Amino acid sequence: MTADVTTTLPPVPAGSGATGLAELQARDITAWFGDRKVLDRVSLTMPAGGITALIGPSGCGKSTFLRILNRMHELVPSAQLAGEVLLDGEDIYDPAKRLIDARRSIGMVFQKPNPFPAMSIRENVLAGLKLTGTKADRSTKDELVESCLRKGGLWTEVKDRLDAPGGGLSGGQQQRLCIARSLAIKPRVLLMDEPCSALDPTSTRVIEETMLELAQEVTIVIVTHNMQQAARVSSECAFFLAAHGQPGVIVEHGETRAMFENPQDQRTSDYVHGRFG
Ligand SMILES: Nc1ncnc2c1ncn2[C@@H]1O[C@H](COP(=O)(O)OP(=O)(O)OP(=O)(O)O)[C@@H](O)[C@H]1O
Repeated sequence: MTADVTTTLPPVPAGSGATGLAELQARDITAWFGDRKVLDRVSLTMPAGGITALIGPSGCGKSTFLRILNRMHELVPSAQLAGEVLLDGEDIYDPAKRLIDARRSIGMVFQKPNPFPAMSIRENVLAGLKLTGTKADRSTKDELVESCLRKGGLWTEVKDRLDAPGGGLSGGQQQRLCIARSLAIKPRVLLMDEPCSALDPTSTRVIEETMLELAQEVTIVIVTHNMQQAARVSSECAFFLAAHGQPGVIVEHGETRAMFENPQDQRTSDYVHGRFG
C-alpha cells in the first residue's frame, strides 16, 4: 500500500502574526472589461478580523471588485486591471508572486453552493489540499476534516456520514460544506459573493452565525444585497454606486452602524433605507 504521507500541512505564511489575521487593502483599483471601465480608482481597507460588507445596486462592480481581491478577474480574457491589492502590505499582483499563493491565502465562497457533487463530504473538505499540492497523513486529514466542518457549522449534522456524497446535502448544508472546504487550506481572507442568496432564512441565519465565529480567525469580505444581513454581520460597510454609463466607485465606507444610522451621503441613506436599488 502506498502511504500518502510526506509532510505535515505547511506553516501559515510568514508575517501572519500569532493569530494569522490579515488586513487586505485595495489601492486605486480600476477595472475594465474590453474598453469598458467598470471600476474607477476604488480604494478600500478591509481590516484584519473584520467582516466588510460590499453593498450597492446591481451592476456597480461589487463582484468584479471582490474577484480582483483574489486574482480571479484576470481569468476573463478581456479583463484588465490597474492598482494594487495588498495582503498585510504585500502586493498579491507582484509579478514575483505566484497566483496559487494568492488563491490559497484568499479563499472564495460563491453565490451558488458548488461542492463536487459526486465526491464525499470528507473528500470535498480535503479537495483544496490536492489543488495546492499539500500532502498530509490520514490522522492530520481526519483532524482537518473535523475542525473545518466544525468551523463551517456542519460537523454535528454530517459527522456520521462523512463518506456520503456532498451533492446529497441540502443547499444550506452544501454552502457550509463549501465554507469548510475553503477553510481547509487555511486562508487568511475569505471572500463571499452573496453566499446566502440561494438559501432559505434558516440556512441564512446559520451561515451568518458561522461567519461571525469565523471572523475570529479569518478576515471576511462579503457582497450582499440584503441590507439586514449587512447590518447583522458586518463590522464595516462600503457602498458602491455606478452612475448611468459610468464605472463604479465607492460613495461611502465606514463602520456599519454609522453607515446605517448616520450616513454622510444622501445616496447611501437612500440605498440602505431601501429607497432605490
Ligand atoms: N465577464 C464580464 N464581461 C463583460 N462585462 C462584465 C463581466 N462581468 C461583469 N461585467 C460588467 O461589469 C459591470 C459590473 O458587474 P458586477 O457583476 O461586478 O456588478 P455587481 O455590482 O456585482 O452586480 P450584481 O449585484 O448584479 O451582482 C457590469 O456592468 C457588468 O455587466
